[in-house]
Amino acid sequence: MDDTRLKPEELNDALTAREGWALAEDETAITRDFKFADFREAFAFMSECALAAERLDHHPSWNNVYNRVGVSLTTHSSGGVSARDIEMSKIMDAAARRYGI
Ligand SMILES: C[C@H](O)[C@H](O)[C@H]1CNC2=NC(N)=NC(=O)C2=N1
Repeated sequence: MDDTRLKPEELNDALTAREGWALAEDETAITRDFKFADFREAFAFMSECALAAERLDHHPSWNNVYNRVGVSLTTHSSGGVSARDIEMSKIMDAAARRYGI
């Protein structure tokens, strides 16, 4: 997986039609807020994503308050967003879909 920072046009293409995902104000990360039915589902989602993050060696910066999980993905070595962040965001979307999101 390529850790190179995506060019602005590549990033825009990658984010097009990715519902819920946005570029952080400083353009070094992509973010999404997930809202689940309750804490149990939010934490199950986080557990699933944590295992996927280990497999990919790419870990979200995230926070959880009850049924909400806020996620930020960036690639430290590149100082911005790489294909690895896009890959991780797709894995997180697929996990969320299993909870009807
Ligand atoms: C050494 C290890 O591969 C790196 O520190 C990995 C770990 N997980 C990571 N996760 C994320 N989101 N970005 C990184 O740049 C990153 N780097």
